[in-house]
Amino acid sequence: MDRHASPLRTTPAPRAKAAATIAARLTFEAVSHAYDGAPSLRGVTLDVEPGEVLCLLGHSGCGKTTLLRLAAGVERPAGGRVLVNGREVSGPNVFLPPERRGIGLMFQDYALFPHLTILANVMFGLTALPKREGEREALQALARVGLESHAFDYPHELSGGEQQRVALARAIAPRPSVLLMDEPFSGLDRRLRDSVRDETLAVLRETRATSLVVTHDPEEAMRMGDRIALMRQGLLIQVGTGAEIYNAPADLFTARFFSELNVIQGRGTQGAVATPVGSFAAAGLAEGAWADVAIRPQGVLLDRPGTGIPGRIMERRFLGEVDLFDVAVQGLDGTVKARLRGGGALAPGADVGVTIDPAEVLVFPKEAAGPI
Ligand SMILES: Nc1ncnc2c1ncn2[C@@H]1O[C@H](COP(=O)(O)OP(=O)(O)OP(=O)(O)O)[C@@H](O)[C@H]1O
Repeated sequence: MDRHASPLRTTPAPRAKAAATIAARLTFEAVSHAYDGAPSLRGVTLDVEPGEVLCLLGHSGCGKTTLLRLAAGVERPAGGRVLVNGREVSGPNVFLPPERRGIGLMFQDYALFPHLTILANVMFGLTALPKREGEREALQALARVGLESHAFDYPHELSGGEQQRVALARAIAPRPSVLLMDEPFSGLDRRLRDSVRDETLAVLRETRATSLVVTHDPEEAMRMGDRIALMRQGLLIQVGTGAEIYNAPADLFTARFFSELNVIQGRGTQGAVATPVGSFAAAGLAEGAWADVAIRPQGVLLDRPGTGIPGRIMERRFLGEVDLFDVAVQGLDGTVKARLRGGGALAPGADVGVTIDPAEVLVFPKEAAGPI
C-alpha cells in the first residue's frame, strides 16, 4: 500500500475521546521477591484503586520495576499474592501468563519495532482480533493520542514525544483494565516531558484504566499521581496523596525525598523540641529525647539584625525564581540554607536576624539515645 496515498494522512488530528475501559483493582498482598537470593521486595502490600493513577516513587534499585514485573506476570513472587479485582493472578498456587491478566505495559524505551509502520506497531497487541477490527481499534487508539495521521509512517519519522505517544496508543489499544508504566517519560527532554506527561494523563483519565506509574522524580509523582507509594530497599514506606506525604512524611528519608532540608539536633522538653534556633511543637517527644529537626529552606526567614537569632550571609546563589542563601547562625556549627524570593541587598558578609517559620519544621524522634 502506498502509505502517502492514504486518506488518513490528510485527516486533521484532533484528539478523539477515549472509549472507557472497565478499570480493575490491583492488589499486592505481602509480596516478596529475590534475585538469586538477594531480596528485592520485602512484603509489599498495596491496593491500587480502580481508575486511579498511582505513582511508585523511589531511588534507583528500590524495587519499583520488580513490583511492576510481578504485576505484569513476567516475574514470579517468592511469597505473597498479586490480585486483579480480587482474583489471584500470581500466588502460591496460581500464575496467570501476562496475556491473560488484562494488563497493559509501557516501558521507558517505547520498544517500537523500527521496521513496522506506526499502525502495525499499535496493532501488535491486538492479534486476537480479526485484522479489520484490529486496524479499527488501533486507529482509534492513535486518534486518542492525536497521531492518526501518522498511521503509515515509520517510528524513525516521528519525534521522541510522538514515539512516546505511539507507545501509549499501543498500550491502551487492547483496553487493558490495568496499565503499568515504567519511567514512561525518562527518554524525553524536560520541556517535552511536561507536555507529553500532561497529554498522557489526559488519556489515562479518559480511558479510566487503573494506572501504576514508576518514577524516581517526586515532582513528576506529585503532578501525575492521585496517590504516591514511596519505596525504599524493597519496602513500601508510605502511601498517600502528594500533599499528605509532603506535609506529614513518615520519616526523615521521605521528607528529604520531597525537599531540600536543614537538619539540626534538638531535645524534648515539655511537649516541644528545643534547638539553637528556637523551640518547636513536638507532642509525644519524650522529655530529654533527641530528635532530628528538619527545616525547609523556605522556612528560614532573614530579617534585619536585632530580630531573631544573629546570623551572617556566607553565600548567595541566584536560582531564577528564588535566591538560595548559606547562612551562619549563632549556636550552630554548620550553615543553614534559606530560600528567598528577591532577597534585596543581602550579600555575603551581611549580618541578618534569623527566624524560623514553624509551619516549615518537621520533627523526627531519634530511636537512638543520642545524636548520631
Ligand atoms: N535481573 C536482575 N538480576 C539480578 N538483580 C536484579 C535484576 N533486576 C534488578 N535487580 C536488583 O534488584 C533490585 C531492585 O531492582 P529494580 O529494577 O526493581 O529497582 P528500581 O527501583 O526499578 O530501579 P531503577 O529505578 O534503577 O529501575 C536492585 O538491587 C537491582 O540491582
